[in-house]
Amino acid sequence: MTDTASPLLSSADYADAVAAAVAASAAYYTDGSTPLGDDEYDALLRAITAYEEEHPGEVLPDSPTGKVAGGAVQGDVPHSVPMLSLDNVFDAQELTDWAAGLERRLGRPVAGWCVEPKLDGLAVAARYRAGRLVQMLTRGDGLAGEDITHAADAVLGLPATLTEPIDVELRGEVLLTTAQFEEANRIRLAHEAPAFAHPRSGAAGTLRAKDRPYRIELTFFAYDAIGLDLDLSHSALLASLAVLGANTAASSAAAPLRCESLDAVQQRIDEIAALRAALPFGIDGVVVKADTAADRHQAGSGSRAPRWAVARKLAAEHKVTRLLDVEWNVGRTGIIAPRAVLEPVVIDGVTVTYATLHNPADITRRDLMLGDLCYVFRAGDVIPRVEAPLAELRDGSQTPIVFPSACPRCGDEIDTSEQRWRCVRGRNCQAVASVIYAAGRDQLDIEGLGGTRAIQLVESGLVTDIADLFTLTRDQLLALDRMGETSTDNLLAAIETARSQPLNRVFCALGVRGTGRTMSRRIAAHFGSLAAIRAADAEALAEVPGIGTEKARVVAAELLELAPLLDKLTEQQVGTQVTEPQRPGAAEAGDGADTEAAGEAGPLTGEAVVVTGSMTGPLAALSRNEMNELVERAGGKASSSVSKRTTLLVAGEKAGSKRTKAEELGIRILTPEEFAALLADHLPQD
Ligand SMILES: NC(=O)c1ccc[n+]([C@@H]2O[C@H](COP(=O)([O-])OP(=O)(O)OC[C@H]3O[C@@H](n4cnc5c(N)ncnc54)[C@H](O)[C@@H]3O)[C@@H](O)[C@H]2O)c1
Ligand SMILES: [Zn+2]
Repeated sequence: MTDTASPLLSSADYADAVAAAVAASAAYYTDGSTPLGDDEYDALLRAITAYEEEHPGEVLPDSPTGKVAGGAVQGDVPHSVPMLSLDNVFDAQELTDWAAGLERRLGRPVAGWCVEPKLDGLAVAARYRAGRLVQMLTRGDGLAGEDITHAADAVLGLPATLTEPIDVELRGEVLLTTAQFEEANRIRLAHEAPAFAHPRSGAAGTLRAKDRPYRIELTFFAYDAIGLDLDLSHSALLASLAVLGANTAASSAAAPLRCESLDAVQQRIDEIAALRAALPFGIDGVVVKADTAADRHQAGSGSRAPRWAVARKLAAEHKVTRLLDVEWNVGRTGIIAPRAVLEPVVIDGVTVTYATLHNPADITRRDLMLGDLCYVFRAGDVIPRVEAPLAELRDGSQTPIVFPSACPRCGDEIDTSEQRWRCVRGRNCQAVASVIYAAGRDQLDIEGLGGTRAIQLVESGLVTDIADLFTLTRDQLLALDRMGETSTDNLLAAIETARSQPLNRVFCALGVRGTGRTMSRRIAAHFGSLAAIRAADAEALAEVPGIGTEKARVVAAELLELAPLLDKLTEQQVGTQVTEPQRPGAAEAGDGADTEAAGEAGPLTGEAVVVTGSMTGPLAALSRNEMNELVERAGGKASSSVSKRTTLLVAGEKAGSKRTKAEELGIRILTPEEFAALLADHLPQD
């Protein structure tokens, strides 16, 4: 989904666009279930307007242009004075042009402006008789609204009684502040009602709802009145609304401000935009109004909007996108946190691909499913978060989010007693997992340091990271359960051998994301020592052949965190040996990612091969890395995950989901024996 709708080229495209806009508006103003973000809706409307300007004879009667609420909603209580919308401008130049147009119409400069936040809620009219609130209405189609008086007592800032016993109609915006939105969703979920996907749709639904078994509070901000002195400037009117007891935006940091010049207006817009992320309520723009009564009266209003005011829109903070996947990451303290993988969406100029999901209970309560369209919120520098799904828009392709049954990092149990799930190993989770990885055959190759022993070493407190392995003493090891003299001596000898493993293996043992064996070898060859690697920044790393700037940045960030460990390893004289030469035909593998190196010519030329399950027959002794090397030697490309690009799956015993997926995709599947026969000439000779 983009912010710029492409131009409409035919009357059929135009009719489709009108239908889409009307449907979106109807959804937007009733329950908020529109599939379009505001930017997308605005872009669609701009395309419709442009088409209508080019083809004035073709304008459809139900076109949303020129109508309040796009003509999508009605009401049955007539308004005293029409409740209009606002025209929009999207940048400083458009604002300047708009102001110039207004001054041309007036035939004189505007005598001062009032600049105030554009509150992202719903317009209401609140009628008072002798100072008492008697009726509340929605904007409807601008000429008549719906009676929503039943909702008035839950609206903070909208007094039941004014400070003066006058007849007046207050107009303003009703919204859910950020705190009210969170509280509302807490209450909704406790009542097993679906969470609100967006504060505005939550406010719209709440204003309309009757007979709910719970109460959700909203907030009113007054910005207009019918029945007060007609000669008041707008800024003076706002002040008298506050005196009457109504809440106004003057109560916030983005308080309305009178500005004498358009430069001052632009400056205030920038200030309010900068305050936006910190405001306790959502705004979708800044409203600029001619301040004096004389200017406003003379400018007058069109059928949809006044001519004396304009909304300078700000980029939407909420966007609709699709939830593609949920990743489970284990933090330093063992907290297992879900992270949403999204169809990339641009929010306020930043492409968002990931968003936080809090915890599993929250996912369940929000009833999120993979494939759902959902609102994603990003404001300022905060981490984007997924709000509730647009469950009305499900098409049957959605699937449940599967929660992990074991710690995704160390494989041990998960403590699910708290809202935030945690690996039972807590802080030790990371240590255990990294020691097991480092001791692996392709890294430091420390025989006798498998799962149980790694756990024992970490839990005894002797080892907190891999450098600690090199300071273990015989006495320390002998004091551990089930550690006899022989196994102690063997382990110490294996560790001693590991100390002189070449630099590339030591680097690989660090488990830096995105650096498997090949990349570790390249990094080691490029820098030559652990100290040089430690000193490398993203720029220096980017010079490593084939790394790319993005990976260089990620590696640099992780190395910064690992600096103390690198120092400890250097102190222990680990990794001082030169890099081992690349084995002939060996290619990068074991990163869990597609391999980079292109294969050589052979029986697998052009094949993208995935190996799964346990190997049998002539391949029984090969590790997964050796299998991958074999694939590359035979000219193929080895990969760890089945995708549409996969052409061949080698499925050994206990092949699970990869086999199912390959079958679904119609990919050729061979047994290890069949595969071995195909590659007879390339099998390792020993
Ligand atoms: N996503 C969708 O499918 C969809 C559909 C329809 C409309 N929309 C969004 O709604 C917008 C149009 O809606 P609209 O007609 O309500 O216009 P609007 O929200 O752009 O502007 C008019 C409204 O601004 C509000 N407002 C807030 N603060 C104000 C202030 N200080 N002074 C005066 N008014 C203030 C009032 O409610 C007023 O009616 C579009 O720009 C679009 O972004 C989205
Ligand atoms: Zn764990």
